Amino acid sequence: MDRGSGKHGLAAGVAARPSRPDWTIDQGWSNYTAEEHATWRTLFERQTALLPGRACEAFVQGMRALPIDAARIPDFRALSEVLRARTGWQVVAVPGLVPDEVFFEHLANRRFPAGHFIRRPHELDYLEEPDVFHDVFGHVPMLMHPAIADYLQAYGEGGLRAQRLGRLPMLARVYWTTIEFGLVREAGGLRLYGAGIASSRTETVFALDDDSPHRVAFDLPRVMRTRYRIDDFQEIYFVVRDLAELLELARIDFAPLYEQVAAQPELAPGELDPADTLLHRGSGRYHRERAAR
Ligand SMILES: C[C@H](O)[C@H](O)C1=Nc2c(nc(N)[nH]c2=O)NC1
Ligand SMILES: [Fe+3]
Repeated sequence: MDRGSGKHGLAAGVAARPSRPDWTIDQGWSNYTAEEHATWRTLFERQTALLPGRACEAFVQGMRALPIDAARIPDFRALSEVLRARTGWQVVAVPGLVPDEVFFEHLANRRFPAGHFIRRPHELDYLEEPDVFHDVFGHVPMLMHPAIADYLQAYGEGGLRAQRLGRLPMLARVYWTTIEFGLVREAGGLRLYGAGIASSRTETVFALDDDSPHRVAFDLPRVMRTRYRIDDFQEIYFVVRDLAELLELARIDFAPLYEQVAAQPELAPGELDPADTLLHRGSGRYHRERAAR
C-alpha cells in the first residue's frame, strides 16, 4: 500500500555500516539491471502523469533542468554536475538510512545522501526505506532552488546543534512538515514541494485533492509541538506562503524556541490548535475510517 509517509530515519533501522566513515558508497550505476531501470520507468511515468497542476513551479523547473527522465535510473555524477553549477549541491550514494549525525553532516556540506537501491517490482507502492526514486525524483529537483538549497544546509547545521541540545525530535518535525510533506501557496492554488508527497502516487492526490486532511498555514513553534504519522498519510499538511518563507526559517536561532516549545503541551498528528490559520478544515473521513477498521 503506497503510504508516501514511509519510514524516514527516526523509526526505521539504519542500514548496515559500509566501509567509509561518512557511510557513502559508489552508486555503481553500471550494475543496475534492466528490471531495476524498468521499475524506475514505471514509477517515473505514473508520477509525472500526476504532477501537472499539483507540483510547485520550482519542482517542475528543477526536474526539467536535471538529467532525470523515464529511460533509466539517473547517474548521480551527472546530477551533481548540474546541481553544483546551480546551487553547489551534489548527490552522494548511501546504502539506505544513515545515522542522524551522518545525515546532518552531509546536508551541512551540501551533499544530499540518496539511497542507491530501487524498490522491488512487487512493492511499487510500499516503501520501507527511502530508495533512489524517493530521494532523486522526490528531493533532488527542489535542490535546484536557492531557497531550498540554503534551507536544507541550515537544517544540517541545525541538526548537529539540536542533537547536542537533545531537541532533535522538534527539529525533525520541521523537516517532516516541510522538506518531506510541505505544501506551498501559488497563484493557481496549493502545490506540493515535499518529497514524500512528490514521490508517492496516492499521497500526491490525497494531500491536494482529498477533503479529509486539514491544511494549515505553517507556523514554526506550532509545528515543533506537533507529533506526526510515519505509517500513513498525514492528517495535517502545513502550507508556506512561498519558498522564501523557508529561507527565513534558515536564519532563525532555534535554541530559545526549543525551550519555549518544551514548556507547552504537544499536539497530536490531527489535532487543530485554536491559533491555527486554517486554509482547509478537513473532514477527517480517511483517518476516521482507517481507525474504525
Ligand atoms: C531527523 C533526520 O532527518 C532523519 O532521522 C534521517 N533521515 C534520513 C536519514 N538517512 C537517509 N538516507 N535519508 C533520510 O531521509 N537519516 C536520518
Ligand atoms: Fe526523504
